[in-house]
Amino acid sequence: MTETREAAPGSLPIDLAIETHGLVKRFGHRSAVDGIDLAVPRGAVYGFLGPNGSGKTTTIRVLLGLASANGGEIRVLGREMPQQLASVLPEVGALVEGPGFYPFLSGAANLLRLDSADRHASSATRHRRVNEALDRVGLGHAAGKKVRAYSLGMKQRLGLANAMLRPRELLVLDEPTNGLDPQGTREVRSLVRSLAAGGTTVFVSSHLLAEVEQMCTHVGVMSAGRLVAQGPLDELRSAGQAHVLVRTPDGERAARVLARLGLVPGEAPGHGVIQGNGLDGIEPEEIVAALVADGVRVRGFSVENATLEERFVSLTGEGFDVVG
Ligand SMILES: Nc1ncnc2c1ncn2[C@@H]1O[C@H](COP(=O)(O)OP(=O)(O)OP(=O)(O)O)[C@@H](O)[C@H]1O
Repeated sequence: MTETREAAPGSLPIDLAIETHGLVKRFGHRSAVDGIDLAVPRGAVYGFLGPNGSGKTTTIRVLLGLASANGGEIRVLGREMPQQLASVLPEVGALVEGPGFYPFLSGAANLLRLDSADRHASSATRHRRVNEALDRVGLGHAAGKKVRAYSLGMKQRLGLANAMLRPRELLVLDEPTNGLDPQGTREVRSLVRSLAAGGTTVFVSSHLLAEVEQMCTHVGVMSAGRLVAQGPLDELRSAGQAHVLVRTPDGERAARVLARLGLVPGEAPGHGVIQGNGLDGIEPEEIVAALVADGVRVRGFSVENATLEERFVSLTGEGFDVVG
């Protein structure tokens, strides 16, 4: 399942906040990003999911103009990148590798400095916006504390607050929950959801499947520099191949019937249970009828959908960290 700019006939084209075609980034002879076509609809919370080293950070750096691409096209908020970088960046808030904070200044003083370096930011509202951003990320109590006394999680939140100093069309967050404790992680997730509810498109990378499931509407799955799946999370969930489980004392005979119907034997999940994968186009009742017709004593029969995790493992050939 992939999503392209072409919508169904008769419907409007999908309005994309980020769009790439054949994006390539090489380091030496190695492609860290190998020809990816991203399509991030406006208003989505798009989870950019992939194991460590799959190319997420490199893609984000190229999208934001922090590194140059070796090939392909990029449009951010409808404008060509990097040509339109100067007009696009003021509308994009980013958290990538944490901005360089001054350790001997307080969190609030750091944000005031960064905001005053932004020529699009209003100085009249600066103090109010800094305080609001600190409150939103749960750092209001530590606003006056020096950053050198901040924990890693607090620095991460300060980076988020910096990305949110002004209303943005698009937020790009690279692993925003890295270094946060479970409470901080929950807060960031709910913050992302509330930003999206306010109309901001959020592009957020993660190596945690559960995290993406909890906060995202869309997902793109990276594996070794390639985008192996992309689209609404619900579609990806339902695209997993279903399998059947047959509980029977006549295992060999049941396996023969399933094979005859074109199902592929799976690893038996328990004694007396036969698994058949690849249910495409075969109705469950046909399978039961065929089993019974061949004299298989069917004591239990069920159709199981692949979990999202199984789907990802089959797409990437790798396991994912399931919980954060
Ligand atoms: N500056 C660089 N020079 C050489 N190789 C690099 C550079 N930056 C990244 N790479 C390589 O590119 C590949 C993709 O790295 P990248 O950091 O984009 O992955 P990632 O999915 O963001 O993983 P992580 O979550 O660990 O950062 C890796 O093999 C990495 O070693």
